[in-house]
Amino acid sequence: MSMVTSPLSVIKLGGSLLQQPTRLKQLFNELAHSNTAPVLVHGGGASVDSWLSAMGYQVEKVDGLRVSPQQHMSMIVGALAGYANKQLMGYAIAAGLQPIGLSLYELGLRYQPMSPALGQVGLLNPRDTKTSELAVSLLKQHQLLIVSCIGFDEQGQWYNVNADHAAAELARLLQAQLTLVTDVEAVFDEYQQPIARLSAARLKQLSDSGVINGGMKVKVEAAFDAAKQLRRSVRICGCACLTRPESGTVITV
Ligand SMILES: Nc1ncnc2c1ncn2[C@@H]1O[C@H](COP(=O)(O)OP(=O)(O)O)[C@@H](O)[C@H]1O
Ligand SMILES: CC(=O)N[C@@H](CCC(=O)OP(=O)(O)O)C(=O)O
Repeated sequence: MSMVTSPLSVIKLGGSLLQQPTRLKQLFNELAHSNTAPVLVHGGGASVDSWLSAMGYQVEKVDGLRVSPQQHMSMIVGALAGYANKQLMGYAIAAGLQPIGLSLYELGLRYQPMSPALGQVGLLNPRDTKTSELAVSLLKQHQLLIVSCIGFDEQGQWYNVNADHAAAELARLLQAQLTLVTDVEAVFDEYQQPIARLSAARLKQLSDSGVINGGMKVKVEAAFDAAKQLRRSVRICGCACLTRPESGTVITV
């Protein structure tokens, strides 16, 4: 089945959603009936945690980013590009869709090490300014792309890319609308109340005081960068925002 999308949209699915079969079924059923073909970029951090722990490896994060030594990469790649990607394809197929499962490489993105201390964590190559012809052609055909956050460089080295960074970078290259779907309904303030609209000044205040932390800090910063570069708002929300587009937190610059 092919679908029509307008305007182009990148939706990032957080790893916690992968452990919620009912929500995933609902999400792909809605997609199948919606005549839209967003690019889905997914994480899978929770699966990586459990795979690494099962192998007896220590899970270590710095500012929300996983320290990814080469000896952990088989687990990381297996959990993200294998298990999580194929699990999502399964839900899409069951909903009557014909997804194409990809890594960031096929879309034309190239990565380099972010810092020696983080091992194989990937940073987008700054010279990377356009998507591949394959991506353009698949998007023109309105194919449903399900993209894991594993990237490569031109030497064939693999990288663990934070999925919020990957989605933001892809949205920027495609000039697409960006939605970051996660396991909370919105970004919360110091009173645990959802924030409808988040400014850069308020983000700094809430980050400095630790109210926004860990994975959410990475997400909000990626959303701000994307909003700045795309000159359009970015939404952080729970699953509900796929049917209630006004829910969640809007990031504008
Ligand atoms: N201010 C905040 N508002 C909402 N969630 C927050 C906040 N600060 C930290 N978090 C945490 O961030 C988590 C979402 O980030 P993360 O686990 O990385 O999500 P994902 O897997 O969707 O990328 C929430 O489940 C919550 O525990
Ligand atoms: C470098 C880095 O931190 N990579 C992430 C990639 C997966 C991810 O981002 O998953 P979520 O969307 O579920 O958080 C990780 O290994 O957890």
